[in-house]
Amino acid sequence: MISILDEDFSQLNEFLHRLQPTQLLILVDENTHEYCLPRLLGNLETEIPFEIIEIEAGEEMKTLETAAQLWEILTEFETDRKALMINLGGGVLTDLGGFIASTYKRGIPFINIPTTLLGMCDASIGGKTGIDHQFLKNIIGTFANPEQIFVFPKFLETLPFEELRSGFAEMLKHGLIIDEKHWNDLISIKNLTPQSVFPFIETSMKIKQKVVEQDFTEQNIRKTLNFGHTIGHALESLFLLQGKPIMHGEAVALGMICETRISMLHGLISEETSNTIISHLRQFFPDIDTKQFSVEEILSLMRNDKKNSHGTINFSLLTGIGNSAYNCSVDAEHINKSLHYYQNLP
Ligand SMILES: NC(=O)c1ccc[n+]([C@@H]2O[C@H](COP(=O)([O-])OP(=O)(O)OC[C@H]3O[C@@H](n4cnc5c(N)ncnc54)[C@H](O)[C@@H]3O)[C@@H](O)[C@H]2O)c1
Ligand SMILES: O=C(O)C(=O)C[C@@H](O)[C@H](O)[C@H](O)COP(=O)(O)O
Ligand SMILES: [Zn+2]
Repeated sequence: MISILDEDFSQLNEFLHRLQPTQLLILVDENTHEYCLPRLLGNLETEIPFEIIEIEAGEEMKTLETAAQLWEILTEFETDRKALMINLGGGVLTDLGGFIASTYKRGIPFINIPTTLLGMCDASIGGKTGIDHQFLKNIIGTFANPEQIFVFPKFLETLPFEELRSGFAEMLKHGLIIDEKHWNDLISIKNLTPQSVFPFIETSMKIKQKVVEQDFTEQNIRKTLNFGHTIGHALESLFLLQGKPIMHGEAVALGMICETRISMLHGLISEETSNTIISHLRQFFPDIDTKQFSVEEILSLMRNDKKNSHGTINFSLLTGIGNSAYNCSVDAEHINKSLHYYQNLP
């Protein structure tokens, strides 16, 4: 269940009162500790003992090393199965925290309180938890739903613009794959701010929730939520490997441009539609220099994409604005062409 709330923490307090966990484990990163935790603690009305666990911020923390440290901390706290983990942060935090909670003692309950736009519209919903390994994105993980998701859009007030834009990429993706009106609403935004995006958060959350309800373990339609991610994840991994991470949403925007072009190369959309989509995406997202990576390097990461089967690289592609298909096998030539196209955009 998802609740979108203003400054009203009563639903969260009532939830804690009902659940009566033995202990609260509040997972934060350095930024959500500073910007979000005071608001949460200032509004919590509970006698339940709590511990605050802080990690450094960033994708580099979504690793087995951090996971091992967190499992160790829980054993030091003698955390039992009736404790509740509260993930207060963006997608890195909720992916990692959900993974820890779903594996520690074979699973303890957790809730997500997303504090980034990306977290609110995407990462906190749908139960994909995980960590990166050998620079492969989310390669180890579980499907595990939080008990509840509490969304306080006011947390966006302290979010840097680039992070807001990163979350906006996933919202645009929701429009492109499923809902033309949502796409049109989003591209009409002239000045991206928490206020301008606020009216559209709920639609994005609902789109994601509806897809996930139909296909929790990603056997079919959920794959459409991965549009932009086959190429996006490969490049995100390569930048991470270089020690120069790019934001997930930036990588997805780049991936969506290439994969829109592939949709056209496959005859699924017209060149005109492809150009329209790409020019809107480029209006929001600056181009990223990918010339430093060889196609072979990119392809080798894509060969580990979770949507693949029987040795083929499977993409989710667009069949129109607001329509998509999954399990589209794409060969190296088309992937290469799309990357070349991106690298040579005027
Ligand atoms: N599980 C899923 O379904 C899913 C969906 C999309 C993305 N993801 C994952 O989510 C991650 C990206 O998430 P993200 O973009 O939220 O990154 P993030 O969690 O790293 O947050 C981005 C930055 O914003 C800071 N921050 C968070 N809230 C803040 C606030 N209110 N004010 C100021 N600073 C704040 C963080 O400390 C961090 O530095 C990636 O690892 C991606 O793979 C998962
Ligand atoms: O929830 C999903 O399903 C998605 O694909 C949403 C994506 O935005 C998200 O980045 C997800 O973590 C990607 O999953 P992965 O299975 O490709 O690692
Ligand atoms: Zn994503």
